[in-house]
Amino acid sequence: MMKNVLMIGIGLIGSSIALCLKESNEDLRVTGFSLNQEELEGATSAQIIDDWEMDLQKASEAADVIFLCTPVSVTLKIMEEISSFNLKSDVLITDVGSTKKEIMNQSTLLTSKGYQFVGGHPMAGSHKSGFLAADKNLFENAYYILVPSSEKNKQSVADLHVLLRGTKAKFIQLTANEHDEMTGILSHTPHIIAAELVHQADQLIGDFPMAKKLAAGGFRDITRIASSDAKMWADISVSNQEVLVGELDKWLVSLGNLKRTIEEKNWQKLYDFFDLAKKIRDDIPVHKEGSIPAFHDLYVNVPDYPGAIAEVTGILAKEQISLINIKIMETRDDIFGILCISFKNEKELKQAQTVINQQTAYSSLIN
Ligand SMILES: NC(=O)C1=CN([C@@H]2O[C@H](COP(=O)(O)OP(=O)(O)OC[C@H]3O[C@@H](n4cnc5c(N)ncnc54)[C@H](O)[C@@H]3O)[C@@H](O)[C@H]2O)C=CC1
Ligand SMILES: O=C(O)C(=O)Cc1ccc(O)cc1
Repeated sequence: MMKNVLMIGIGLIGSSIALCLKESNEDLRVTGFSLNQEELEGATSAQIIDDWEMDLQKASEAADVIFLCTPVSVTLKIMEEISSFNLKSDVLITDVGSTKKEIMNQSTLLTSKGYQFVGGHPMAGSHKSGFLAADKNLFENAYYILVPSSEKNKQSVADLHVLLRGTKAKFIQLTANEHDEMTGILSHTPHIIAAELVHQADQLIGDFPMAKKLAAGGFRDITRIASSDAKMWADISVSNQEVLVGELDKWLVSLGNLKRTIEEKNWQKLYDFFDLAKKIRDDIPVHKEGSIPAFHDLYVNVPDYPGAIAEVTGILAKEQISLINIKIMETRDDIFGILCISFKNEKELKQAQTVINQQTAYSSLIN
């Protein structure tokens, strides 16, 4: 029987989930809802959604499954709004928000009316937003956290696993508290630090305009996520306030200690600090399958960019290895350069390195 899925918010995550749903479920119709008609029309032409609706009540009451894929503060408001509608009695409602405590508290508005709610958070994404960045492979091998609202909604959790199997994600269950504590430290704090680092660099660029050119690979790596959507991150910071305030307090203390160690020029202590960080980091599987969103990057040394890009992409296309991104690492002007090519999994990364080794004279490195 045809299932009506309502996708509230059709940005990066809503659109990517819509593509995954359509990939693995027949007899499913995805309707998009947002406040932006141009976006809804665009996503329909791109065949991400089947149709769209700007009347939230009408769309919600026709839905068998509702995905809330808006910024967290909007999701909280919409949960309240739809709780007053006459939804189908067996409707399953879920969300994708990056925080879970506030969302699960709000979900009592829905569960008290007898509706099923399961909190969700696909732990993959990017600094991009909007349906143009939609990618049906976005969640492959990533963890997809589900937070049941009660013991009673085991069946809904099982239904979501089936519905979302096209994501190829790994489903795990956590409580809202566990979720917010862990993502606060591993995802939210890094975004705050990245943004702060960019602010500090901006002051430096004011004093030394040359600094922009000198921003090296390390700066670029650690600040990529500072290009993320500001509304989304302001919402997350407010929503996970308690954990983040505690985390920033710890930072203030540890940065104070670090500052003193540098003031003292305590080489050994600094060595131990960097050495321990390296050991811990090398042991975290951020580049291995099943980690927090990983980009599988191959660095190819090339003598000139334009020719090499065409040659490398030509070889990969011929071998049917799909790349998800290619970027030029700025090194010394036109003398010698590095292409950073990203693949969606380790297998394709290794295949790519093998064919590039066999069919070109370029050396490459997996990092
Ligand atoms: N971007 C990422 O990497 C990840 C994001 N998330 C979570 O997913 C949710 C969505 O994020 P993205 O897809 O990245 O955002 P996005 O900015 O790409 O899309 C947001 C969508 O919500 C719609 N929207 C905004 N305000 C609205 C309103 N008042 N009423 C109706 N629709 C409204 C927009 O039109 C757009 O369709 C957020 O809660 C975020 O925390 C979760 C995992 C990863
Ligand atoms: O771009 C990145 O590396 C991210 O950190 C993506 C991301 C953003 C928000 C989430 O809740 C989960 C993943």
